[in-house]
Amino acid sequence: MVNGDSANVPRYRRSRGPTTRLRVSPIESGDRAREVLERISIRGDDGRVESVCDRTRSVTLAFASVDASSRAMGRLEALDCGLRCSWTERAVAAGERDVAERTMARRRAEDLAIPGLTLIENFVSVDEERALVTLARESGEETRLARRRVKHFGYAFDYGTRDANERCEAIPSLALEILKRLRSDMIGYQSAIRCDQVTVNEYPRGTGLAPHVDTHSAFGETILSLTLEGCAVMEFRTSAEENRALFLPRRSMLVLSADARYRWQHYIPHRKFDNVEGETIARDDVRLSYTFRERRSGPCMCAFPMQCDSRDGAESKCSKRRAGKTQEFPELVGE
Ligand SMILES: O=C(O)CCC(=O)C(=O)O
Ligand SMILES: [Fe+2]
Repeated sequence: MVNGDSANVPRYRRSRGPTTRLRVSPIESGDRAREVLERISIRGDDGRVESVCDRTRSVTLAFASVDASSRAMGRLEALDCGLRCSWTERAVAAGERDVAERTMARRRAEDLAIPGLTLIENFVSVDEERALVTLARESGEETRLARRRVKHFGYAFDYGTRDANERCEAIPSLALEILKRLRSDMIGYQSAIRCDQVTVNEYPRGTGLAPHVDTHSAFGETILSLTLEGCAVMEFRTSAEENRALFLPRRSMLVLSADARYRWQHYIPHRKFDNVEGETIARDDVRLSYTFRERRSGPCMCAFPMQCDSRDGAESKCSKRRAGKTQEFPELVGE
């Protein structure tokens, strides 16, 4: 969903390619807008219209996905009721122009060509999203980092050593239930997904996450991240030159395994607007994520010894970590 600063009402213009927003015109009255909505509403969560914006002679409908807006457009055209519809995108305002220069985020994980990177859209329903957000707000012990708030379940994550050994409040059963729906055909490999540690991050608009690889020695081969309440762009890099970006819509599940988990750093740039396939998307007021991990019992046997703290030199890497001499999680410096 696209939100703007309330003081700065976003403007939209016709888009050349498909987007999540459909402008329908001519609409003479609010009644007519309601009628349109009823006629093109689609069953299923992603078909739901997320927001409606009335203009004098048109109405703009925001859908959860481009696929849903395309299906709605198809239905409206089939009705042949004299209404025209077109896709719209947020017009870039002065001050946001540099967004276009940023790494363009893709909507499909396959387009990043990073082995082991999977994005499953609409992994949870709107009702489950609401329940998980309430659970995260009402349970667990909160830690305030420089710019975001975190809660841990199962085991507390230690930002000094970057592993998790101390037991804490149990993982909410709803969260574990939801994980069970991950099937091997969704993620391309067979091993069962187990999880005994959950971190909930709450990012206010404009806040991101520093580049890091989740500690090899501390966590297992699959890291999962569920995006709730607001979208974000996650970037992946192996060096300053090799940098790719993926749009994470609400209710999507990101799966990091193989190279995506062990070799590529992931991070969320601190910013309010992202370039998503050429469209400027404003981040929502808050994004809440559940990160699911399994604590590792033996040494890490990954194929990336350069990135692995579980191999040669592990002791010196660990002592640097303990002393806080690390580029990872720099938002903690001084806390
Ligand atoms: O917020 C997210 O989706 C990712 C969080 C993350 O990477 C982490 O906690 O290690
Ligand atoms: Fe991470």
